[in-house]
Amino acid sequence: MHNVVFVLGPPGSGKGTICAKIQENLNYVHLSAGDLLRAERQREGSEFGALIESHIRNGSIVPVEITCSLLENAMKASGDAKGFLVDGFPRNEDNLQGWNKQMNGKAFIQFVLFLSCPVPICIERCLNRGQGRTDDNEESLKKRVETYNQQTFPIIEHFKKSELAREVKSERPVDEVYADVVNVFNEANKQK
Ligand SMILES: Nc1ncnc2c1ncn2[C@@H]1O[C@H](COP(=O)(O)OP(=O)(O)OP(=O)(O)O)[C@@H](O)[C@H]1O
Ligand SMILES: Nc1ccn([C@H]2C[C@H](O)[C@@H](COP(=O)(O)O)O2)c(=O)n1
Ligand SMILES: [Mg+2]
Repeated sequence: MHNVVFVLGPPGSGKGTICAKIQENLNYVHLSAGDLLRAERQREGSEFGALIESHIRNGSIVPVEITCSLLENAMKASGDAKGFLVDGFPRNEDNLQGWNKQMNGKAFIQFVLFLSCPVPICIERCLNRGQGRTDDNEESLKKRVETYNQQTFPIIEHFKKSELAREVKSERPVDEVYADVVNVFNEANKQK
């Protein structure tokens, strides 16, 4: 059974940054759904490359069968770990239902880390990220934020209702955000 922490928040809220630090220090493996989709888009011979690129540019969500299989394969390929940080997933109802169907009995959701941050700050961060992402431009960001508000936030609300969500405000220096996130992980692992 895979131990999983979902990591959600608006684009640019710092999910990747915080997950990298958790992976380095707490023996969780970081799996970013966006990174896996970008790698699949680049993979020679992939039948999904064009479809993925179109969703990424439009800020819309790739069908779950593709994303969940990439996540499951990456989990299977990983060695021993305390758990997996599943970053940027589930992003909508289709993602959530597809995960429940495909991962039923194979994964345990430990909790959901919600990095909350005001959207204007998130947009500024993405525009200054400097990684050459095809979706870090004003037009794509507008759509990504719309998708976040309309489709992802309701999923976070769903996890809040089931008391799985742990919110950390990420409009602060990385070290402060990270210190609070570590406390969340320590609390969760104490209860196990
Ligand atoms: N707490 C912070 N304060 C200032 N800058 C930050 C903070 N956290 C992350 N950043 C910077 O903001 C940018 C976006 O961060 P990151 O890539 O971690 O966000 P993300 O949530 O993974 O975004 P996306 O959903 O678009 O993948 C990066 O340039 C990162 O260095
Ligand atoms: N569950 C997911 C995660 C990501 N995508 C696509 C659409 C996103 O805008 C893009 C980038 O994701 P990020 O790196 O910002 O987390 O990847 C998706 O369709 N489904
Ligand atoms: Mg990211």
